[in-house]
Amino acid sequence: MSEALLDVRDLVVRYGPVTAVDGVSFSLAAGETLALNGPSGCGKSSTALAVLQLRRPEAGRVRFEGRELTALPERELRPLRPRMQPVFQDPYGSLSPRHRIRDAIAEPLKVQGRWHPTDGPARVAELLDRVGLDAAYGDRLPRELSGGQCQRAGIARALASDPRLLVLDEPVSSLDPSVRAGVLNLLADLQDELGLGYLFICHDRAVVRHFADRAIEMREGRVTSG
Ligand SMILES: Nc1ncnc2c1ncn2[C@@H]1O[C@H](COP(=O)(O)OP(=O)(O)OP(=O)(O)O)[C@@H](O)[C@H]1O
Repeated sequence: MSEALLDVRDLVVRYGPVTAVDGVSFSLAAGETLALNGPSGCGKSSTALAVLQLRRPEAGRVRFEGRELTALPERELRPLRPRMQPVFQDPYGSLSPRHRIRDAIAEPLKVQGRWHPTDGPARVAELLDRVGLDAAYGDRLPRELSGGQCQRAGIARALASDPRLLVLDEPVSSLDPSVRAGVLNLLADLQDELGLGYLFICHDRAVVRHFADRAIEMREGRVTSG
């Protein structure tokens, strides 16, 4: 069997006296969607932050593409970070309000030293097209986009890093029900095209059933089923 894209073992996240994640384990293959389901406060977002190493867990292992992330100092983690990208619930919150959409998408390319003035703008246009946004949206500021368009722009920015894993934390929960399906279909198409793994955090069981290959249920920091 080929190695999992992501393997999480016995993860523990504490905030002072509060144990938010209490020994969570799961694994995820490339091209697979694993949902983390459960009530508010059960530790889904804390698990996501620890997977992304945006918060270092108190205990446990996070193995990604064969590397043990929890053992790595920040300096060695930095080149791996682009390969695991978050998409958060609030589409406006993940884009700077003062930067035009094309600059927000170009930024990771520039930061990672992959920006070339000759083909960089075409790469941004291609990413906009890939998420179903007309190139003209590149000139706009986030507030000039609808919630669904803004979430698409956030996904384009995440894709600019050529990730293998997207950590989707309630990516459609703040969107109008009429645009949710469009964003979920886009994510499904991107997964088919690019073979991305999705850790999909969602409290809505109907959405989980429709969208995820597998689901695990959390309660009070622990996995209760799945
Ligand atoms: N920065 C923090 N400081 C202190 N406690 C926190 C912090 N973040 C989360 N918690 C606590 O950790 C527990 C798990 O929270 P977490 O946000 O991971 O759950 P969740 O399942 O994602 O909830 P929601 O669906 O409401 O986002 C909760 O008791 C929460 O109050």
